[in-house]
Amino acid sequence: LGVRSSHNFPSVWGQPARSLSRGSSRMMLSIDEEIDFATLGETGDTEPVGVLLLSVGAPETPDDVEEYLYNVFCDPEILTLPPAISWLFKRPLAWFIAKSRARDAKEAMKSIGGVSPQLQTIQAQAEAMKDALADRGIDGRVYIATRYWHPFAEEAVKQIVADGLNKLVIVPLYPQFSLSTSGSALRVLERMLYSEPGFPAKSSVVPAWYNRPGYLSAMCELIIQSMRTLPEGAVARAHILFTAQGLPRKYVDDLGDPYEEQIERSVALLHEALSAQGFSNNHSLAYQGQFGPERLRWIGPAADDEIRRLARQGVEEVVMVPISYVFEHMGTLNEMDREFASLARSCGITSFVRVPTLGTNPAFIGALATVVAEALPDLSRPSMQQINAGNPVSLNMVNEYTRLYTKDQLQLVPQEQPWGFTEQAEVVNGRLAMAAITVSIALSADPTLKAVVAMYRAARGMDPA
Ligand SMILES: C=CC1=C(C)c2cc3[nH]c(cc4nc(cc5[nH]c(cc1n2)c(C)c5CCC(=O)O)C(CCC(=O)O)=C4C)c(C)c3C=C
Ligand SMILES: [Fe+2]
Repeated sequence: LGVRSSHNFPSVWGQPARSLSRGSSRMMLSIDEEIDFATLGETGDTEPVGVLLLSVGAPETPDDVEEYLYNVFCDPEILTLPPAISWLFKRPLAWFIAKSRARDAKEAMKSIGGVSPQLQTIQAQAEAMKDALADRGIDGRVYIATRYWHPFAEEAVKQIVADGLNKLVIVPLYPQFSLSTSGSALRVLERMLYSEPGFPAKSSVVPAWYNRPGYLSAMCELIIQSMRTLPEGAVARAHILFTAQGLPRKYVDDLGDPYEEQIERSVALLHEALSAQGFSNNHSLAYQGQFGPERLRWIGPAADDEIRRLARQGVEEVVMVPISYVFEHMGTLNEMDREFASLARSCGITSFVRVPTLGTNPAFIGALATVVAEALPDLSRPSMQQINAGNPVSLNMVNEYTRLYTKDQLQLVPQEQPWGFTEQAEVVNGRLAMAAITVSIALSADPTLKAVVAMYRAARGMDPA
């Protein structure tokens, strides 16, 4: 990279961010620390670097909703069935849930104007990232992959391979890691690492970046801007309600998903940063987006319950801060701006302000570009492909790889085929249904067939009935 650049983060803390962390702080940087980009990459290396931004994606129009939801519920990270029945029931069940949820989701989408802004924002973020990387002396080629809609990972990786890139940094667009979002998308990419010839030989992932100074200071700036829209006397009284996407508790309890802990750390870091700026308001954390009959078995409290609780306590001004999203989508535009805003009004909360998501905020995009720059030294580690090619590695590396790449994870899972939505799939499903009906009618009516079945069953020692 060979470029020396000092990046000045706006100082929102009087102390290094490191001391704000509750647990391991290996990833944290002091806000006052000067980043020396020359030591981050390989000096003199002008090779282009691929940057792959990951997100779950969104249906673009209401017509896409059913197929999108089908893709969501086909994801084993979202809907997990016992392996013995999964192969038979997974797709019909995903299809059934998608069908039954589609009406509400379509309505929600229509209520925000019939289009999701998500992909457009991510495209703008990718463009801005390219420039921010260039500012850091990195020739970055930025790609987008979304888990449940176009562009799928397969499309992005095909393009990366076609562009002949040798280096790739993967950055999920979720500040906090969850198995259900970043984890699911990374699993798909991991399979492609082994199955896709030409997958960049050197790749690295930044699973979470909620604690990066640039991200935190950009969030602080947005929160403070929103607070200042309140009537002057109300600013100090306002309650800051941090909200994050909800998660069924079993992810945390049974699978060790670090999401809840990272969300709590994010809130602690943001509160510290805001306090350092003179905004030490009362605050709390709640989760949104729960659905299904098991609402109580999600991490909590639920945002709507929290709004009611605040109102009962006499809180009149609420500033709601979405901390798990960096782009507007249905959860912000519909659930927060419509449902929560109207609930707050009906409970007697007089001022309800929702902080916008970061989008292409320059400080935030700069922070993401720094995340990429910091990942570059990791790219010099040997990849699995190099190990497979017989190159020597350190013992430490062996331990790491054997821990991360178990036999189970190497299993290749074919891409889901649509079930029940495309024209072709409808034809296949229709034919299968017709065949099933024909066979059952034939079996109950045709004496020849009945005799054949009886003979077959007798030959196999089965009950002739
Ligand atoms: C059990 C199901 C789900 C879990 C767990 C989950 C976690 C999770 N999701 C996001 C962010 C987004 N999810 C989005 C859509 C979406 N997610 C689920 C289910 C789970 N998500 C469904 C069924 C859907 C479809 C839409 C809906 O019915 O709500 C989206 C896109 C929304 C849009 O723009 O339209 C985002 C973004 C996070 C961060 C997360 C982690 C805990
Ligand atoms: Fe989701």
